[in-house]
Amino acid sequence: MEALDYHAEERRKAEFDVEEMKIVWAGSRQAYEISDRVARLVASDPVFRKDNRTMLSRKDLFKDTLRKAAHAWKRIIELRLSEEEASKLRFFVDQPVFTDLHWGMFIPAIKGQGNEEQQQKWLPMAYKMQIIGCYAQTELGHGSNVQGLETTATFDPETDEFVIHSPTLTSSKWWPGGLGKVSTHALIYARLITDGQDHGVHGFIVQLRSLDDHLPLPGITVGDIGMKFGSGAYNSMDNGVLRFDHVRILRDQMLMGVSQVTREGKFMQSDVPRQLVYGTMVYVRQKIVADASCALSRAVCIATRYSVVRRQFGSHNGGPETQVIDYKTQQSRLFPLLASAYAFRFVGEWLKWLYTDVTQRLQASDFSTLPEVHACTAGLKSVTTSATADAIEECRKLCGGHGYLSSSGLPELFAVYVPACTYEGDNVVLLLQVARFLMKTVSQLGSGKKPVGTIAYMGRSEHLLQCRCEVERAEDWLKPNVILEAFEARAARMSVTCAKNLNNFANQEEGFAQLATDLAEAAVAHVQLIIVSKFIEKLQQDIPGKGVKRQLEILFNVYALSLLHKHLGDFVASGCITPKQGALANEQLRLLYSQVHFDNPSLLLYMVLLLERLLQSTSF
Ligand SMILES: CCCCCCCCCC/C=C\C/C=C/C(=O)SCCNC(=O)CCNC(=O)[C@H](O)C(C)(C)COP(=O)(O)OP(=O)(O)OC[C@H]1O[C@@H](n2cnc3c(N)ncnc32)[C@H](O)[C@@H]1OP(=O)(O)O
Ligand SMILES: Cc1cc2nc3c(=O)[nH]c(=O)nc-3n(C[C@H](O)[C@H](O)[C@H](O)COP(=O)(O)OP(=O)(O)OC[C@H]3O[C@@H](n4cnc5c(N)ncnc54)[C@H](O)[C@@H]3O)c2cc1C
Repeated sequence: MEALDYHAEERRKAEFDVEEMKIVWAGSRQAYEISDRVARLVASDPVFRKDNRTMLSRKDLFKDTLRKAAHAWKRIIELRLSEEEASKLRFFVDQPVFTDLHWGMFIPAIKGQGNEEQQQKWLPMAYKMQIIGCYAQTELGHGSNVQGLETTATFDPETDEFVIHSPTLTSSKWWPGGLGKVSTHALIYARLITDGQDHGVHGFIVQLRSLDDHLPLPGITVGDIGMKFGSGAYNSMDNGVLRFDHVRILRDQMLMGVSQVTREGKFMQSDVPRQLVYGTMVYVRQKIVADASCALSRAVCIATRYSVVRRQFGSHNGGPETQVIDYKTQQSRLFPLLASAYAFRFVGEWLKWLYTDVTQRLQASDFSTLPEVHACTAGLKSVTTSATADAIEECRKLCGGHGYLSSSGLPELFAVYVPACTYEGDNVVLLLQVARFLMKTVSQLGSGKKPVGTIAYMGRSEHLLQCRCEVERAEDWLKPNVILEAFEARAARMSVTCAKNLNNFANQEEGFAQLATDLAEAAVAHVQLIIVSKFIEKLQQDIPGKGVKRQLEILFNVYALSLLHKHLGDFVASGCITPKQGALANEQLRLLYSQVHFDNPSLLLYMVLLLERLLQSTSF
């Protein structure tokens, strides 16, 4: 059979309305149409070609990136693209670039932490890209420990200026994207010192390079930190190093939305939580969660198409060999990843809503949901990026030897994606933040304070700590309320056990250090519960299209039961389910795999592209 026939055969098996499924994936018909239109725009424009980038030298790759960034900007202006369209353009151009940091961190930081006057002064220039900014927080010595940053911003009352200085080698800013070559300005994080007193880390806008000749300004040492993991990949970004030698900036270049320094040098803390200084990270973590499903879906799409076309073993009487997609082992490795892509998509949509909600609350001086939003963004960023990075590597293996070729797209996807486990907060460090939030919640359970939102289930902990799962047959595992209760019981029990064990230590900090692994696992259980519960909420919505809801229900069950299988130790050890019930879940999972269908509209096109890319990549 030809590739085209396999294609037709698999399409025939798709028992759902593919067009409607695309709309569910995009979030709305309008979002789907925008995505489709922008995808075509990018695919038909030769400037945006990306088939050669793993073969370019770093210098040529960087030039190519600048060309694409300039061209993208030109198209955004010419076509008057909306913010949503421009963001889709970035997604389809698919090459890390300094503008990600300019639009994604520099501007949001000024919006979130600058006062009205500062926003009026800086944002118009930034929107027109008359200045280009980066987000310079991390230093050579400290990334995770933000309170440990060493760069100083000392107020000089005589001149009404701050003196920005890098006192040690380890205080050198290290990593900021866009800093190495492009940025004219940086949002730097430094210790604020007034009258000899240290007020902790705050944000300051500093000009780095001349707007006339782009040379570094006096007192500034700046450069690129060098090649990173993989060919092509993240090397399109100019991650940089930056040192200050007593650089003077005006007092109003300290972002004054959270705290202020007066003309007299008096430090004043507004009545907003100081954690708002970390607000840009919360914003970007939420974006990263939304992006995880995109990266994952790309990998899963490649591996699925390959698995349909690839045949290996099992030929009888000269007939065709078995499609590798039909092997149960291939299905048990691939389908949970497909299901995860949908799960991350839906939780990403919800997180976007949560972020919008907290932004509105903050504007009305309601800070009550901030700790929960921090825990959700940190936890979901950690769990979705770790799972996605692992999944891309699994997809590479699912494609056998071909997955290792650059032309499969998977090596570069992995190399570009994997730092997401580190940037915007190391994933383990972020899980420990979630654990702190959970321990605080458990400690307040008897206080009369009712847990709400994603921790509402803790309010039912009396029931969840002793409930018994009622599954007797494999099909009982198809009931969403049975799955939900098992995940709630596991999360509640793991948190409560950690909280009890913390009491065995002389002080909380020592307990946290010793129990960090258990705490991180409890955090994962809590975050997986959030993802499962948001998938269930999605399924409770009206979902049109023949067979679409049914297919999503199957994917939900695959997602939840494959997690249950993977973490069976947690579920059984905490007494939420019996080993027998665990075995029944696995039996149900096996049955579900044969119900997963997929559409494969451009399989032939894919094969042709693969061949073209193979020819190019071998012409060195
Ligand atoms: C065209 C548009 C494009 C858009 C694209 C966007 C995508 C762009 C992607 C670009 C790719 C890469 C860019 C990468 C950028 C970076 O990496 S920037 C640097 C990121 N760095 C980090 O994430 C550092 C991680 N560390 C931290 O966040 C904190 O230091 C840490 C949370 C670990 C702090 O720990 P502590 O020292 O214990 O905390 P402390 O500072 O004392 O705070 C205590 C208190 O505050 C709570 N807290 C902490 N963080 C937050 C927060 N963000 N929001 C709210 N509350 C927070 C914490 O839980 C404590 O609470 P408690 O109640 O007192 O326990
Ligand atoms: C591609 C890329 C782009 C980046 N872009 C930017 C940018 O634009 N701007 C910017 O400011 N920064 C940027 N960064 C820096 C990034 O934010 C930091 O690297 C990240 O926050 C991790 O900090 P670290 O490097 O200090 O890791 P470390 O904290 O040194 O981590 C090393 C190890 O220690 C562990 N660890 C650390 N603390 C603890 C703890 N308390 N408990 C248990 N384990 C712990 C970690 O889990 C990890 O395994 C970027 C980084 C990368 C890789």
